[in-house]
Order: sequence, then structure tokens, then C-alpha cells
Amino acid sequence: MTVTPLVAKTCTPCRGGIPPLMPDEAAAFQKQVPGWAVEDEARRIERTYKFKNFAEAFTFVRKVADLAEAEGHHPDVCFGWGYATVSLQTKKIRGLHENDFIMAAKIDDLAENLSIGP
Ligand SMILES: C[C@H](O)[C@H](O)[C@H]1CNC2=NC(N)=NC(=O)C2=N1
Repeated sequence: MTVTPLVAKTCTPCRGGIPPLMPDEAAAFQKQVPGWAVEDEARRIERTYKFKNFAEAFTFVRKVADLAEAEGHHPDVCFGWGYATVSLQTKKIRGLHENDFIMAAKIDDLAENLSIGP
């Protein structure tokens, strides 16, 4: 069986009325994005990225925003001088969905391929 890496997938439209991932399912997805931490009893994932200064953090945040618009799945982002903290949850189900892990993988890819960093 071939497994498609998360980074190669596309977010599916978010809908309510489905159960969020169970903690063990979230833990299995998390292994594919080891830089991310599962928080709030598996209702959210979070990662902090470091940058050289405020401008580079903001450049990253803008690229994350473009990616979110393209995928139709939107993280909460908090940023300041030298850092950006990205938090993902599927709001409609107040918990985690595969979409959150797809976005996490794509954001990691974006961060790795930026010619900026700490
Ligand atoms: C119509 C559209 O798919 C929804 O409103 C999307 C937009 N982006 C979203 N992003 C996140 N993180 N959770 C959602 O439930 C969500 N819903």
C-alpha cells in the first residue's frame, strides 16, 4: 500500500457534524510532523518558528496566509520579533481533522524552503 505524504495532499472542505480525531489518531498523524505539539487534549496542534527579525517573521506569516487562502483552511497565527507561533484546529468540529496535519506539513515545507531563518 502506498501512503501519500501529508504535504502532497490537499485540504478537503471543512464541514461540521463529523467527530474530531481521537487522541491516538492525532498522535499517529503527529509522527509525520514531529515539530508540532498536540495540545488541549488533542483539540489543536501548535509550532513556533524562529526568524532573524520582525520583517522575516512577517514575510513567513504572509506566506502562511497565502497558503491558507489557497487551501481554504486557516490557522491562528501570533507573531513578533523573531518568531511566529502557528496554531491549527478545525473550528467547525472544535478539534483536529486530517486537514490540520496537511496544513502543518505544508507550513513546514514552506518554512524549510524560505531563504530566511534564524
Ligand atoms: C467554508 C470554509 O470551508 C470554512 O468556513 C472553513 C474556512 N477555514 C477554516 N479553517 C479552520 N481552521 N477551520 C475551519 O473550520 C475552517 N472552515
